Amino acid sequence: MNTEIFLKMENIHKRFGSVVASAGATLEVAENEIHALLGENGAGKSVLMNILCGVLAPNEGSIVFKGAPLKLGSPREAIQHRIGMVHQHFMLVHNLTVAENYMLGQGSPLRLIRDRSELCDRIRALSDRYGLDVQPDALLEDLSVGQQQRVEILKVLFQGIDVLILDEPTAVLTHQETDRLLLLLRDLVADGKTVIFISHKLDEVMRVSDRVSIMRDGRVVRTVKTAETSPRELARLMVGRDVLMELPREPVECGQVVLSVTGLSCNNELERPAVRDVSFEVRQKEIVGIAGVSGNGQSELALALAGLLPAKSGSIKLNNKEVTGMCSTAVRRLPLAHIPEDRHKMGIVLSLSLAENVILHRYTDPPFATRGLLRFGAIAAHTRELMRQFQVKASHEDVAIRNLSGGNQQKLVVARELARNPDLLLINQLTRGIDIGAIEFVMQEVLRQKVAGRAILLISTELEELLAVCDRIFVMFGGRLVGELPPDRGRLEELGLLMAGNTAEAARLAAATG
Ligand SMILES: Nc1ncnc2c1ncn2[C@@H]1O[C@H](COP(=O)(O)OP(=O)(O)OP(=O)(O)O)[C@@H](O)[C@H]1O
Repeated sequence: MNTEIFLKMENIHKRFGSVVASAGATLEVAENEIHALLGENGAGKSVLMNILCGVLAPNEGSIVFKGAPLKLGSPREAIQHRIGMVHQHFMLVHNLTVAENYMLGQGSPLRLIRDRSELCDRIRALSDRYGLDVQPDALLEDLSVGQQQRVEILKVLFQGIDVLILDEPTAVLTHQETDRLLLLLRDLVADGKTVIFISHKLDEVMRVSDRVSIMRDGRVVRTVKTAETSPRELARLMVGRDVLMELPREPVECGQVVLSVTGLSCNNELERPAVRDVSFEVRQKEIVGIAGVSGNGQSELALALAGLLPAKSGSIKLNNKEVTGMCSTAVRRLPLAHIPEDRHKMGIVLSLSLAENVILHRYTDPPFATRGLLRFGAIAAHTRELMRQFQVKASHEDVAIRNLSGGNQQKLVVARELARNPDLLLINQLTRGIDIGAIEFVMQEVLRQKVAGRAILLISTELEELLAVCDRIFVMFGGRLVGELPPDRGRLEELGLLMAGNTAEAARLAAATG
């Protein structure tokens, strides 16, 4: 019997100043398995994996790989040992082609790969082997997020790895792209590779992994076989209590119209039509959802409503007042809060502290400023209160927000925007990157905001999120609103057909089921 340890990280400690990210984590991964890593935001998953791929050096602890001690000084050394990682934020250069990206960091590309066409042939061959559909001459900036991810995965495979680590790979993928990725992970394992992936999505973990390790407070607290566990047990192991999968909702009477959108059309950044003749209303005490596969105009709709993308035609009214054409600074003064889809591009400034990010749009408002002077005490107290309520894990309100885990950054953005007490809450992807316990809390908060009288527009690619809180759900396809449904699980099939643009079949199904 071969008793050689394949991969073991033992008693790993990692500190950043006073912050303990790894507190003696021990993780054992078997050869040729898909091993999922779960845990609350800030539990230390990314840090542990960054140690395994040579990005971070541990303060203490050891790694054994294929029976021998492994000491890594850089990601390049990890690749030499056949361990590679695909990070949450891709490390690709957008204005280069796929092949050019693959040449980067390979030393002298001309010497390594003398013939460019040979490189392209090798990329094509590997892409065909795994059905990845990666074209070596494609420009990165022309590719969808899902395609870019396949380029990134292929790049790591191209370097000849045995262990592939993925950090929340499905967070930004459509459902179809997710299905495709999960199949790919299985193919890789069939081909002799070992996969470790970080996820917050329990259904995916249950579908694809062989074993699951759960991290809490910088340690691995349990490793279980997927076939012997359940989503409920995993949630409990992660959060330390039962998580409500269904939220209690009381019926509430809607009030006046807060947001009224009529015949709105706008182009995307490339000046192509993205939102086409969209009309809808959102009332006080109402949560209206917009479902759809990403890339169907939802992002542009959110940007137009936030004053960040000009309308080509149509009108947007807030509290019966025309706001179409207002600049983003003027829109920001309106009673409107915005949780953007991409927190790094729009929600936060990574180099600023938590406190500075909290007052980003309000630094001239009382109580944060009086007579042009910032009131640091009031700012710090407000930030600490938000951190307490939303359990944002950070050592201090003065640390740069870039040092927070992804989920904790998102929680701070959600906390900041909800605290503005707006008339309209515009949310695009509420729960992206946050753990299941925090999702429950954030969704309950949104429901509380509704009962308190807010009008809420919730754009999401997560149907479960929409079904849990919305009063009505519109489906967006090809820039248009193609249907409106109640949040009824019995009509999931119809919802799916509309999301795929199959309106005729959806209408037939609706008629057949009465
Ligand atoms: N460069 C850094 N400087 C200071 N603290 C850091 C740094 N990187 C990570 N941390 C801290 O280490 C802890 C663990 O972070 P990590 O990113 O591993 O969490 P995670 O489990 O991946 O969370 P999430 O699910 O939110 O992505 C967090 O408290 C985070 O703030």
